[in-house]
Amino acid sequence: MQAEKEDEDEASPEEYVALSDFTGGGSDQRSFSSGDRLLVHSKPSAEWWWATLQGVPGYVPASYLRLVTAEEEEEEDISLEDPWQDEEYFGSYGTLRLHLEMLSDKSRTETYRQVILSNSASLRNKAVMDLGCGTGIISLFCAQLAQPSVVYAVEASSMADYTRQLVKQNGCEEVVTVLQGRAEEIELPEQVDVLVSEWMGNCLLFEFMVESVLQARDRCLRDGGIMWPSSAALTLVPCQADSYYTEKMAFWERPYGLDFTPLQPLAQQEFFTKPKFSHLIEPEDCLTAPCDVICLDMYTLQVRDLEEMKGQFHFCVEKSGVFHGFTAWFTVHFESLEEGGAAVELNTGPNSEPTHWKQTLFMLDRPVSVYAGDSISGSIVLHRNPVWRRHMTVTLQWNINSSTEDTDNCQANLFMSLYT
Ligand SMILES: NC(=[NH2+])NCCC[C@H]1O[C@@H](n2cnc3c(N)ncnc32)[C@H](O)[C@@H]1O
Repeated sequence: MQAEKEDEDEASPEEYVALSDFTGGGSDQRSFSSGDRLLVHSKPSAEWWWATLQGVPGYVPASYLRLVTAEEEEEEDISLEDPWQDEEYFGSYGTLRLHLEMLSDKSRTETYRQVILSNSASLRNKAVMDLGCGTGIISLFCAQLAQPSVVYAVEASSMADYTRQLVKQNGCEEVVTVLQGRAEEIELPEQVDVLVSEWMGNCLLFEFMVESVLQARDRCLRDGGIMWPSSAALTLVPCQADSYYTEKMAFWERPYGLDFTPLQPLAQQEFFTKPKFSHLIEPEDCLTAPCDVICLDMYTLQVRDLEEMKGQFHFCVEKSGVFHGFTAWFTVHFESLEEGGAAVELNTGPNSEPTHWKQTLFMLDRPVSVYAGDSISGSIVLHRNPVWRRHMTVTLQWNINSSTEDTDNCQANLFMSLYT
């Protein structure tokens, strides 16, 4: 949600340099080009700052900017850290915490097991690549439940050393070959028939591991080979989030009999200007039927498509309630290796078994009452961060067309731009 412009603070503005182009989405945003020098006057939120470029003011995304240090002033050389933050990223996967979380997610892990099991006959003598194998669980399922000719288990983090031990420990070293390295750089001895990976992040795309999968598809998958998942969809629904709203906003009304409401603008900034990951929405919180707003075909999707993905939506309010925000989740499908065979689905939405991804909640600045018969229509744009390549901005714009209000078209042109 756009941070409200605050009074210019007295401190003199700081000079920042733009690390990439930015095209403003809302009228109060300031576009700029890579290398531009901006003066930052205030920082109303961590994500959006108030700045001027050549004297023209507007909101700018903080993550696109870097403070100009005295040395850089001289060197005129703005060096970029690793835009993929790989050290931190693969470092986190070198420990057990995340692998334990993923392996403990029965819905996720059993789905991949089901995919292997239901395709075991067709996997006979096939070459498989398990991209980002982690502890190797999918590769071990392949070796245990089917008879592929080989499984190349590719893992960039230091976990690969342990994965080799697990493969040996479970008597699968004849079939499974663990290769440590980034999938984009690994040279496989042969093209594979099946590329399987568990690459999905929050809001489907966060981490952008999907880019690695697409590059591996183009380098390592033979023509006619199978992608697992074969397709993916991001789903959205307008929802109530009363307990979260109460916890973060209503709380300030009467804590211990005192009036703390002057803190509510701060609460809105701090809690409602970025998505809430690992939110668990109840089916009854949905105000309308959900809608798949972005659909990805893993055979045709191109890396360049990931820069900006757009979706439209039109929700019909089925029951009156309070519209606190939007909730997003994803579904992936695994097509059968057999002609006409049934696909396997992993749905991370509120009507399925909860997963470690749970759902993602985007809160409005302030809740809006909606009534049966109203409609909420608009668009969502996932804009990949041009600097930090594992991050994206989610921009939601919508109108509420109310059938009950006296004005036949109460517009609430709202704009929410949130960084994941
Ligand atoms: N579903 C997710 N969001 N993350 C779950 C899979 C992540 C696993 O893939 C590994 N991994 C991620 N990217 C790569 C890559 N390009 N090459 C090799 N391993 C990778 C990473 O080290 C971790 O073990």
